[in-house]
Amino acid sequence: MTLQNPPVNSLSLDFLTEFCSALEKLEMDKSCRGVILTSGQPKVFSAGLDIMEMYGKSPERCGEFWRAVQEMWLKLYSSNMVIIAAINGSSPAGGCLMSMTCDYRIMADNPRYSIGLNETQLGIVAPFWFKETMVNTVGHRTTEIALQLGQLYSPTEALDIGLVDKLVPEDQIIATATQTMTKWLAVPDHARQITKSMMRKPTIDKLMSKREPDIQNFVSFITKDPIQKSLGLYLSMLKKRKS
Ligand SMILES: CC/C=C\C/C=C\C/C=C\C/C=C/C(=O)SCCNC(=O)CCNC(=O)[C@H](O)C(C)(C)COP(=O)(O)OP(=O)(O)OC[C@H]1O[C@@H](n2cnc3c(N)ncnc32)[C@H](O)[C@@H]1OP(=O)(O)O
Repeated sequence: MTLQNPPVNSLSLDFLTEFCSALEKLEMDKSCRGVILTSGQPKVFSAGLDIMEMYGKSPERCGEFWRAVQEMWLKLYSSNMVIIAAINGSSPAGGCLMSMTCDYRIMADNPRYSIGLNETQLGIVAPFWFKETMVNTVGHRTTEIALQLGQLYSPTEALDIGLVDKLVPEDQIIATATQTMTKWLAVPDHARQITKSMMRKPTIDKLMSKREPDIQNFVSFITKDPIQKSLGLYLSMLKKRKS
């Protein structure tokens, strides 16, 4: 699957809805056992959640957006398929979350790229299921530091902490992902799928049992004046940096 939402693959409501529907089709296709997730945009895997979906929007619209973010995470994290992230660009916040739901992460070894959950840098807080996905990936202590600082890691740093599994030159990323997929698909599906589910079920069940309160929590947090102000400042910083 190639992410195509120019310019930076930000995760808008429409894009998330289209992504989930495409993933569901593959999940139901018995001939499809694995997916390589990559970006069709230069330099960026995904810029994370579309900030415009959280800025100046009605509570109803924010709720609809958050349900779509939950759906994307649930579909990816609980997929029966082998999902390999070929991270061919920067992958902050929601982009990092998306990468962490995959079974294996291969990143281009370009020092200009970065990956991490940088929410606190925007004045917002990574929700519990973002946090738990990271704990399940790199451990508790590393997550505590990463989340409080809103740390973005270079590919080498990300490899050191286990946030990605392998670095390769960018022009070798799909070939390496394909070789890796062959190895993962050599394991009998049922045994691998049950093992994956055993590892991830507690985190998935936790969000499933708290979906509505999590949406309410998000809407009440994101629509608060000081949070809107922080997002507005971050957006103008992004635009200014460009000029
Ligand atoms: C108690 C807790 C309760 C509840 C929880 C509450 C809240 C938690 C909620 C949500 C969690 C949030 C998760 C997120 O994912 S937030 C998004 C974070 N993303 C970022 O910080 C990335 C920002 N972008 C960048 O750093 C760069 O754009 C990037 C490195 C990705 C690419 O750089 P490049 O130089 O190639 O492009 P730019 O010129 O910067 O960008 C082009 C264009 O795109 C706009 N842009 C960039 N990122 C976003 C985005 N995430 N959303 C919307 N728009 C974005 C950028 O402004 C430029 O626009 P323009 O100037 O108009 O061309």
